[in-house]
Amino acid sequence: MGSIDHRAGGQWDGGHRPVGPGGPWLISPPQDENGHTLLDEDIAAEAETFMFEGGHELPGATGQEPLVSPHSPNVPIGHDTTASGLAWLFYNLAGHPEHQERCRQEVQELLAGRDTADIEWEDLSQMPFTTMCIKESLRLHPPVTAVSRRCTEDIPLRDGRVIPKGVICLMSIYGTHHNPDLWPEPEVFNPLRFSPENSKGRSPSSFIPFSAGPRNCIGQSFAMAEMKVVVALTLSRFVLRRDTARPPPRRKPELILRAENGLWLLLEPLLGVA
Ligand code: HEM
Repeated sequence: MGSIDHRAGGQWDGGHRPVGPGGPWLISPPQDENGHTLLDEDIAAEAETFMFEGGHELPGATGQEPLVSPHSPNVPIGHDTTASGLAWLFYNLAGHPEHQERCRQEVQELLAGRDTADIEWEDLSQMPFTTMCIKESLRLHPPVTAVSRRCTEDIPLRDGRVIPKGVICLMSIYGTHHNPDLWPEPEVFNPLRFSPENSKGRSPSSFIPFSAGPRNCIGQSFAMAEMKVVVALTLSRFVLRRDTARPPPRRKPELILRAENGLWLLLEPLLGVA
């Protein structure tokens, strides 16, 4: 990355030349290893992708990027994905009170004896069962159901067939996560699939909620941290229950996995918690 010396009060002109009163400016724009810099519009597009909407056609500098952004148009990838992940996680925990209670106990033990209920950064690695529940929920209800790639060269498969250059391939994350050869009884919510013993020998490609390879999700650590904090603080204050008066939700796989009429849950305040 380049550096910006703000003492000089300089700015970019949207390209490569630092401009402003009294130049030349003590600015070197960020560069990659080939000396390519980001234009202001590139930076603005990245910020927009995070905050507002995805779906921009990517520049294709190396030819290996997805043909389109992995998230659909009008999907705020920084939060819609995490919102979907959290909603389905709450739904799954509401349907499995025993797992919900084990997560709650984990959090309560973590927070016991503290003055505040804040979750600290170090706490995030001390929630193994909650993490297993989050992963199992991302398996069962992956927020992003598929990703696409355009082949930039012929891709030979093991069985001798070839995917020709130029073909766009759609990889189903949902299908992978529900493949009974990889996940026995795939429709069952079982966080213990992700225990260290049960994870041994499993191909990393069988669990790909954040995709894989060079263009996988750059926000995945942040998303996992965010989900752990939200679930920990919610379970330490509320009991989650499914609303049996409503029909079970029907999955609505747009590019983000939603539920047809929303996911309705009942929240009961935990006794003795302010
Ligand atoms: C549970 C939450 C999330 C899930 C399931 C998720 C999933 C994904 C998936 C499947 C991809 C596609 C990668 C590919 O095509 O191989 C992706 C890309 C991306 N994600 Fe996420 N994501 C989540 C949260 C976030 C957050 C919180 C951010 C930002 C703060 C973020 C930023 C991005 C960006 C910028 C890309 C494009 C990366 C690239 O094309 O190089 N994501 N995400």
